[in-house]
Parts: sequence; structure tokens; C-alpha cells
Amino acid sequence: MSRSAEPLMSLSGIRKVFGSNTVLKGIDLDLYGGECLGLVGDNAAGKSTLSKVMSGAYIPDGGEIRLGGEVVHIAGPGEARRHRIEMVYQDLSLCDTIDVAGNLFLGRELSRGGVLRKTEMLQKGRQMLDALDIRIPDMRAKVAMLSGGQRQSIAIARAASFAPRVLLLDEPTSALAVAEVEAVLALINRVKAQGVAVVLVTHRLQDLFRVCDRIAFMYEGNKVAERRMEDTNLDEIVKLIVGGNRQEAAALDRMGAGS
Ligand SMILES: Nc1ncnc2c1ncn2[C@@H]1O[C@H](COP(=O)(O)OP(=O)(O)OP(=O)(O)O)[C@@H](O)[C@H]1O
Repeated sequence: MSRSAEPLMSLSGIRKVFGSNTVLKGIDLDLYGGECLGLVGDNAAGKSTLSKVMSGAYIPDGGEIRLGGEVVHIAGPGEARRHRIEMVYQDLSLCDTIDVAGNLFLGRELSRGGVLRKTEMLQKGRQMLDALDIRIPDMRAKVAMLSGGQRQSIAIARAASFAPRVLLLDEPTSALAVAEVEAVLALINRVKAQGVAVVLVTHRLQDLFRVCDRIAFMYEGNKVAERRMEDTNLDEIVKLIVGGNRQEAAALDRMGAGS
């Protein structure tokens, strides 16, 4: 699937300040449906903060967010969900002591008259996993018993079941074994193929080439470069992450974006 003609989500001039620390210094970024954007940068560059602004976990101190061209104020994660923006955090927010189906319906359990409709949750849960070709044999298995890759897949399937237009993934493969990384990357590609705008925050540069169409580079709170995958290579990516684009970052700061 090719990317949407217009951005699904556009950020312009996004700023975030914590005390005396300006963590985001005026970020412009467009997200397109059917495209995966890699968000990379050294530690403390501002990647997680920017993701949290997009997911409603943080309210920006400046700038504008547009969804489908309309300016929106995302006042919290609940509102982000209403706007069909989902984020899967590194801790996955799963409940270890309940089963796969229970986790897929966490917080929106199917019930009637106060009684859980477990059979229906098992069936619908299975459909959710099948739709993304996720293979987990036992829907009744406690999530604590599953592998890291299976847990990550469940968290992504749960997010995907809200029919997001934007899906933010924070380091989804960082703790996984090789085969599991493959499965999760394949899953990301399937979600992308459904027309979702996927954002992948990662330090694993090899993953970028497997799922991303474009990369945005963060450096000390600025977006210092963007590259389409076909126009870059590992060398350049490493340089842009480690050094930022120092001249460009300095210029942005001089222009006042860094204040
Ligand atoms: N809630 C907060 N309160 C104060 N400072 C914060 C908060 N969240 C993040 N920061 C600061 O913002 C800066 C950017 O952090 P952020 O987590 O966004 O970076 P990152 O690029 O995701 O880094 P990493 O790759 O290490 O996770 C850091 O200096 C961090 O200490």
C-alpha cells in the first residue's frame, strides 16, 4: 500500500518544557497513513517525549497538532484514543495474571448483567489475533507465561483493535530474541499495510530498514534531519544520530527554535 496523499497527523512547532529544560524545541513532523516513520536519536534526544505528546500523555507547551487537517488539542490518552491514536509503551501495560483474551479486552471486558462473556471474548480475541496473523495457540494462557515477542504482539493487537490511524511503538523489539524480532517486524508491516501511520521509536538501526519508509532524526530536542529509506544508508544514519546535524541544530537554536 502506498502512503496516504495527505498527512493523517501533522505537528508544527511542538515545544515541551520540563522546568528549565526545553526538551522539544519546535518540532515539525508529518505522519502519513500506510507509512512507518522511524524516530531515532541519541539518549535524551526527546523521542519518548515527542511520542508522549502525540499520544496525549504530555500536553505540549507550544505548537499545533492537526489530525486530518483539523487542529486538535489532545488533553489526555483517552482523548487520543477517541482521535484514534494509540501508543504501545515499553512496559506493554499488560496484566500478567490474566489470560490472552482478558488482556486483549482489558478495560473493555465483554459482560452482560455483570457477568463476563468469556466465550465471546475468547472468540473475538482469536479473531483479533487472526486478523494480524498472530499465532498464539492458547487464548487462555496467562500472559506471564508467554514469550516477550508474544507479549509484544498481544499489546500491538490490542492497540490495533481500536482501529487507530496513528500507532506509536516505543522500542518494540529492544528486549526480544532474534526470531521474535522478525515476528514483531512482520506484524508492524501488516499493521502498516492496513493504512495506519506507524511511528517506531528505536535504537535498533537494522529494524529501520525492515519496516520504515522514512526516518526522522532527533538531536537535543530538535528534529535535525529526515530521510527516506531509499536515500540513506547505515553510515549516514549513525552519523546523524551520534553527531546530530550539528550545524543544522545550531542554526535552529540561533533562529530561536531552541528557546
Ligand atoms: N517527566 C519528565 N520530567 C522532567 N524531565 C523529563 C521528563 N521526561 C523526560 N524528561 C527529560 O527530557 C529529555 C528527553 O527525554 P526523552 O525520554 O524524551 O528522550 P529519548 O530520546 O526518548 O531518550 P532515550 O532513548 O534514552 O529513551 C531528557 O533530558 C529527560 O531527562
